[in-house]
Amino acid sequence: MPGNFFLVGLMGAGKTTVGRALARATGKTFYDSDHEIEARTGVRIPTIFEVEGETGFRARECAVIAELSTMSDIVLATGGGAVLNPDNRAALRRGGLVIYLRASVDDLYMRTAHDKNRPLLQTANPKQRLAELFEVRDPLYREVADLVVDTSRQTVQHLTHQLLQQLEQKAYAHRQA
Ligand SMILES: Nc1ncnc2c1ncn2[C@@H]1O[C@H](COP(=O)(O)OP(=O)(O)OP(=O)(O)O)[C@@H](O)[C@H]1O
Ligand SMILES: O=C(O)C1=C[C@@H](O)[C@@H](O)[C@H](O)C1
Ligand SMILES: [Mg+2]
Repeated sequence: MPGNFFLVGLMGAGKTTVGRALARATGKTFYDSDHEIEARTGVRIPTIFEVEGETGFRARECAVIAELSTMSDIVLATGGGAVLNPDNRAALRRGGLVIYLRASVDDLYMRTAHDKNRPLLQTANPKQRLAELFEVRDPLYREVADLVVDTSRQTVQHLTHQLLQQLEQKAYAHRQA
């Protein structure tokens, strides 16, 4: 299958995990905008938030997405907040097929509860925060997505298999059109 696949969704949706598996299965190169920012700055994301604030992090994220979205034959796991910026949404829509990995707030909470590397969830009530983020962002993920995949109660292996089938169907329909 030619082209780029861009994964969007909230923290814990599985963008990094499923993205890696999808890249392996399709032979595409895997990128993760969060990892790219960490590699370029040499520090972890919480440190960027501490030193430059969320605004500084978002500027770095925008630059990385502008660059990666013009590459060829990649799978890109985007940061959970990338869709907040209209320039990022336009770049993703322009550069490839966008897949929204959707999960319930309960599942997102379970998958992120053990991890201290997400500054926006370092609050007294991270589940409430996830619910608020879901409210604001779900419409944006839907706006930008070509494909919406429900990840609740599904293994990474099953999700990858299902995604591959749907992507092949889409590619086939496109060839027939
Ligand atoms: N479908 C799934 N079922 C169960 N656990 C999952 C599933 N998808 C991901 N996970 C687990 O949830 C955790 C978070 O996944 P991952 O880091 O891939 O999310 P993410 O969408 O990249 O989040 P972020 O936006 O914060 O980078 C990981 O421990 C991963 O193994
Ligand atoms: O949802 C968000 O806004 C974020 C998600 C992570 O992927 C990181 O990009 C960062 O922690 C911010
Ligand atoms: Mg990730």
